[in-house]
Amino acid sequence: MIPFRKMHGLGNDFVVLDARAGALPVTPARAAAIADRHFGIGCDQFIVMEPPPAGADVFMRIRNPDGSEAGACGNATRCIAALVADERGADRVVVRTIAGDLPVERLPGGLWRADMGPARLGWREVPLAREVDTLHLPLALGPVADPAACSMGNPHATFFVDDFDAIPVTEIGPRLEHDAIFPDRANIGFAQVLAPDRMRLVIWERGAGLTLACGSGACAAIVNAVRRGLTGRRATVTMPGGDLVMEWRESDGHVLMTGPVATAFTGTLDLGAYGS
Ligand SMILES: N[C@@H](CCC[C@H](N)C(=O)O)C(=O)O
Repeated sequence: MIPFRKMHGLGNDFVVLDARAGALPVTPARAAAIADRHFGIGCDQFIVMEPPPAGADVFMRIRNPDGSEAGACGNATRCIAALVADERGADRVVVRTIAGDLPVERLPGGLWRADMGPARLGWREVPLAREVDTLHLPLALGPVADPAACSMGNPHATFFVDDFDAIPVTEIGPRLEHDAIFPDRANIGFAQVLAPDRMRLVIWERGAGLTLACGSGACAAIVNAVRRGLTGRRATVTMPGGDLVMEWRESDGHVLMTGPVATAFTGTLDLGAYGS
């Protein structure tokens, strides 16, 4: 039996395994089976903590419920950073993912601020299937059109809409995620700007579907909103699970994300019960 921890950031929930002391036989199929909400524990992402490479405090591997691996997960970054920082009595740790190093610091009030790194704006970086302006993708479906795209270590497209509540997210989200313009698929955000420092956002996540919050999606939304001249560089992003305070820093183009972390419960699981 292997101990696990169920954590979440604004309801974006994770099963977390600790493989720092020794490798665990976690296959994409097992991760998917454990993430299943009916036949497994259930989660939006399956996270494995691996031994810290030089220059970082932990390596975080991220899998979606469909078994695919992701380069970024903003909400899990805060959760894993908080776990490691609490273990060490530290206020600042560096989380490494396959996409890079993410420094995270403890703030008062149970909040954590993650430096999610630079937004990548080139069409090859997103990636897109062909050379197009990432600020205006030639993509439309139903009531939405003309998204902006960027990468936060994972691919995002943000549609800006006037009537947030009229968007049939679960109907158009999967079709947009799989559009041919996204060779690696994409996380699809629908944002309504309410003020220069405030927006609502809902995300259809690649490999996971509709989630209550998506940290990297909030990063992409502020970046794309600023590029479109819709908000200032600091804004509160309200998602169904709650708020993240976002900043796209002018000095270096890094995106800073501030929000809470939570542990829902801990338990043990039998990996062998979830296939091979
Ligand atoms: N929930 C995450 C993003 C998780 C990965 C995403 N579904 C992908 O495949 O890129 C977040 O908080 O950023």
